[in-house]
Amino acid sequence: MTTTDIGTSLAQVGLDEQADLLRIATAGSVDDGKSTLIGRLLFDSKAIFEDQLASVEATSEKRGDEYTDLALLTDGLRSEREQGITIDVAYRYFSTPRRKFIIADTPGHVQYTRNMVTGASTADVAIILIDARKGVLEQTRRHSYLSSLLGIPNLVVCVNKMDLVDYDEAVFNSIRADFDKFADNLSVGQIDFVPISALKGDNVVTKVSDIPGSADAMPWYEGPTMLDLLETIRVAHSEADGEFRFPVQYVIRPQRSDGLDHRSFAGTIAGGAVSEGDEIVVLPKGQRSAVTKIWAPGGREVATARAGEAVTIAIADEIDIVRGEMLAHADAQPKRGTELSATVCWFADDSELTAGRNYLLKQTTRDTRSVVTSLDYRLDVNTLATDSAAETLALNEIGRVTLRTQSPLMYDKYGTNRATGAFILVDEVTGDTVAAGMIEGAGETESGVVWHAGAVSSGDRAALLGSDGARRTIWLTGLSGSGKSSIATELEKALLSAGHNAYVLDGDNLRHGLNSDLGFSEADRTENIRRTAEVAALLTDAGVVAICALISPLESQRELARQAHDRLGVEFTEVFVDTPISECEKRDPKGMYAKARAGEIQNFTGVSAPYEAPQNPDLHITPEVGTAAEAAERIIARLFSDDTSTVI
Ligand SMILES: Nc1ncnc2c1ncn2[C@@H]1O[C@H](COP(=O)(O)OS(=O)(=O)O)[C@@H](OP(=O)(O)O)[C@H]1O
Ligand SMILES: Nc1ncnc2c1ncn2[C@@H]1O[C@H](COP(=O)(O)OP(=O)(O)O)[C@@H](O)[C@H]1O
Repeated sequence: MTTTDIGTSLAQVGLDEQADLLRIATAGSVDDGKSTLIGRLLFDSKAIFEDQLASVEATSEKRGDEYTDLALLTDGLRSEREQGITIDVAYRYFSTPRRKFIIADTPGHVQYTRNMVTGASTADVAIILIDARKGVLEQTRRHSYLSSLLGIPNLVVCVNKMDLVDYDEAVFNSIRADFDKFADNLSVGQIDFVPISALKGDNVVTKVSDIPGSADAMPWYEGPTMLDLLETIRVAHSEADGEFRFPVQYVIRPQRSDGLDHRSFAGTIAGGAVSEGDEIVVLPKGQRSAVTKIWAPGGREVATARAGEAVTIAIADEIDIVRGEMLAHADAQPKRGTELSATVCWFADDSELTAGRNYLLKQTTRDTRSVVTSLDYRLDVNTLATDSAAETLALNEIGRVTLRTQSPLMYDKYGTNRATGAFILVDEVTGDTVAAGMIEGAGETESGVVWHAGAVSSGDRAALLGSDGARRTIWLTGLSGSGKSSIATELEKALLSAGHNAYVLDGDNLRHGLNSDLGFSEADRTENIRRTAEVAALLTDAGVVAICALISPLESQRELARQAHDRLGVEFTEVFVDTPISECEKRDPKGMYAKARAGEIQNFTGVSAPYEAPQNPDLHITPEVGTAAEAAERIIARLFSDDTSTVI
């Protein structure tokens, strides 16, 4: 069942999804009485529908049970009854006058860890169930570790079946002490303990002192019932309290009477809040604007909207924004990058995670190709021990990996924001979801792959080779036919004549070798640009002026190229060859525009694929510049002078 389904179901039972809603994950083994506990919660809080109760009571009478077997209310899946285990994630929702609840009844068995990761990943509270006769088991630790790993802020530890240990306070205290021993490794906000009997209802909804037959059973416990706790727990929604994050789900382009399309952007706020007038930044482009309008579902205009709300946002400037991009407050942006360190749980039962494999990565509304560059360790969720020798992750196993993505992600650490800090990996061939991941941070600093400084530092090399402004990459971007290659050639000639070692990296040429495996999809172009930028940065660091001539159509791709240079501490000069498409089509030396117009070439930049003109290039070559040689001459003159103007 998806979140949307839950939302629909809530509406069916008159629950407003956005009201004070507490998401609960129940984890515990089949025998701990989990299903009975949920049945008791639903039954005692009067959330059971009459028809369901009648059939359950009839079944219990038929079996001669002393108490109605409330587990039957929640073991809805036939196979649960047959196997006596919870196989999938069953969602139950109920409300009391004080709060609304969704319970994700997640599996207890280790072979269904992936279901727990799925069902519990948005929970506010995890109910950890312990059979008073058995005490803390390995699965108790596993459920608690997983709840902590999933960032669930609150744990309610229910010591169940107290009636079977004569409500012995010493048993309860011993179990609590055992739990506290390993709880130090948990990163949860609050842990509460409640002694209960789900079968008899003691302390679930009704205080044990108010239950006939148990009234004086636990005089030593004066704490709240489980329901009291669930109704009053203050959930630290890190997302709601965090920074504004708005992954764009889709772009709305209503035609106005003036024929202009004033776009607005729809999605669900993944963090923080946004108000009309807020200054925002469009990521990863980096362009800024301001929020002009916010509409709630149904078209109601609102001044402010918060995490979890589905809204449509309009901004002041006409910026080309597409699905998968993100709006954030300009002064509180998410991290951006292509190297991630993440904890993943492997879901596939017919394959294993191995380093070097490519996967489609889906994070918020963004999809990008990715590769697992290393499996850093496998985690034992029963003990939290790590195995750094592990080379694979099999079904339900959890480990720490380093990933590289083709397009930059805008993310937060999972512990900061479970929406922007989470992703799934999808098999590119089958389309199956093979893993769920939680971002821990930027990869290069945590993946164990460290940069080995050479014998000569970059600065020393500059001194040795002389760095009179030439040690930089000159990155020429522009439409096909704009003149990039011609200018690059002239630049190389002029720099070499002036005694500077220079080398052209031309997109066309590199596609015959280094990038021969790449096409012209956005992901492939991003990879093309990433690889070329990494090579250019190394060349420049070695003292060669790298002159790159690639269309590099998107701001985010050019940002990726700049980041590769920033990381090495070498100069990156973005030169926008601003030749209008009309002129490029007139030139059309390879006849590609004509073919693109005729539909013989797909995804052709400027015709059937976007080109985002640089907003703030370091140098802007206008059409008036004249020949390629003149352009090259002016670029060099500008780079070797103190003149900081950008237009040439
Ligand atoms: N679909 C499509 N779109 C754009 N260009 C195409 C395409 N198919 C082939 N070509 C030829 O490939 C050259 C662009 O390669 P680049 O590596 O510079 O492009 S990119 O930076 O990866 O977008 C470009 O060469 P230049 O004209 O020198 O720019 C094109 O002639
Ligand atoms: N400044 C210019 N004025 C007129 N034509 C030019 C100029 N620069 C390049 N050209 C011509 O335009 C065509 C495309 O140039 P090229 O450098 O290959 O562009 P790109 O590398 O951007 O595709 C070539 O035929 C080239 O001779």
